[in-house]
Amino acid sequence: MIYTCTLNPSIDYLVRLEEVKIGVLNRASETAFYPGGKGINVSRVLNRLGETSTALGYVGGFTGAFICNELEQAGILLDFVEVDEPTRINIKLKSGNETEINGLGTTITKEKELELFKKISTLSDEDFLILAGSLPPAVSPNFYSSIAKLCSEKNIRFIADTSGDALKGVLQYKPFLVKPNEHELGELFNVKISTVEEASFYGKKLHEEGPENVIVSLGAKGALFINSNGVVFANVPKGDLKNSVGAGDSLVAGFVASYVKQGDFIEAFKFGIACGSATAFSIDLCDKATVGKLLPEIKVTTIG
Ligand SMILES: Nc1ncnc2c1ncn2[C@@H]1O[C@H](COP(=O)(O)OP(=O)(O)OP(=O)(O)O)[C@@H](O)[C@H]1O
Ligand SMILES: O=P(O)(O)OC[C@@]1(O)O[C@H](CO)[C@@H](O)[C@@H]1O
Repeated sequence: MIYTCTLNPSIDYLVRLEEVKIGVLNRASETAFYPGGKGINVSRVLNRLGETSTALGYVGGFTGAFICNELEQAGILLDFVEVDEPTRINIKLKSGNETEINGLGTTITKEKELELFKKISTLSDEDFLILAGSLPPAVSPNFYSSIAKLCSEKNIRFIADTSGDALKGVLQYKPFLVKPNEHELGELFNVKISTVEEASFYGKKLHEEGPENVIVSLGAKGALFINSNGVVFANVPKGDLKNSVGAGDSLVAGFVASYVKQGDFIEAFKFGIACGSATAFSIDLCDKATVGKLLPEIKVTTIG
C-alpha cells in the first residue's frame, strides 16, 4: 500500500482576479476550494492515475471535514488523526502571476503525535510512505526524523518531500527518494543554484548524505535524477503554465505510481515529470489523459 502523510493539510482557496490592488476592495472573477497539502495532493494524483493510497496526517474542524469529504468521494482511503482546531486555509491568488499565502496550521499535542506514530508503526516493508509538506507550529522539530527512524528500523521505504531542517533531519535514515527543487537544494548547502551543472553538483552531494534516489526539479528548465548509477537529466514538456501549485507533488506521485508498477527508476522519473508538467498545464491537479500525451515528449540524457 502507498501511504501519504500530511502533517499540515490545507484547503487551497483559489482566487482568480485581473489585478491585485493593495489597500482597496478587490473582487474575484473566479474562486474554488481544493483539498490541499503536499501529501494530500500526492494521494489525489495517485487516485487520478488509478493507484490506491491511504492518506495519513491531521485534520480538524469544518475545514478538515471538507477535506475528508472530498477525498472520500474520490475514493481515497483515509486514516487521519483528528485534532480540535480547524485545518488551515491557504490562499492561492492567480492574477497573471501566482501569489500564495499559507496559514500556520493547527496545534498538535504530544498525544496526537503519538497517535500518528502508532498508525505509522503498523506499516511494513511492502509499503511506501510519502512524508510531505511543512510541520505545523508546535510539532516537535524532530518529528519527521523520528518517523524516518521508525521507517528505517522497519524497512518501510519512505519519501521525504520537505525542506530545510526537516529535510536535513531525515537524510541519515536513507529515504528512498527526496525531491528538492533548485531553491530547496541551494538552501541545504547555503548556496544559490541557477544552472543544471550547479544542480547536478549539489544533487550529488545530497545523494552522498544518505538518500537512495534524488530528484532535483528545476521548473521549466528540466529535472535531474541522481542515484548510485549516476546523474540523468530530463527536459520538461513545453506548454502554457496555468498552475504550479502541486506540480512538485504530482512529480512525486507519478514517480511512485510508475515505480510500484514497473520497478524502473528512469521510467518512473519520466512519468513523474509528465505528471508534474500535466499539473502545471491544468487548472487543478493533472489527469491521466494529459499525462499520457506529454510522456513521449520527455527525453533523458546521462550527464554524470
Ligand atoms: N513552467 C513549467 N513548464 C513545464 N513543466 C513544469 C513547469 N513548472 C513545473 N513543471 C513541472 O512540474 C515539476 C515540478 O516543478 P517545480 O520544479 O516547480 O517543483 P516544486 O517547486 O516542488 O513545485 P511546487 O510548485 O509544487 O512547489 C517539474 O519537474 C515539471 O515537470
Ligand atoms: O505550507 P506547506 O506545507 O509547505 O505547503 C502547503 C501547500 O502550499 O503545498 C501544496 C502544493 O505543493 C498546496 O496544496 C498547499 O497549500
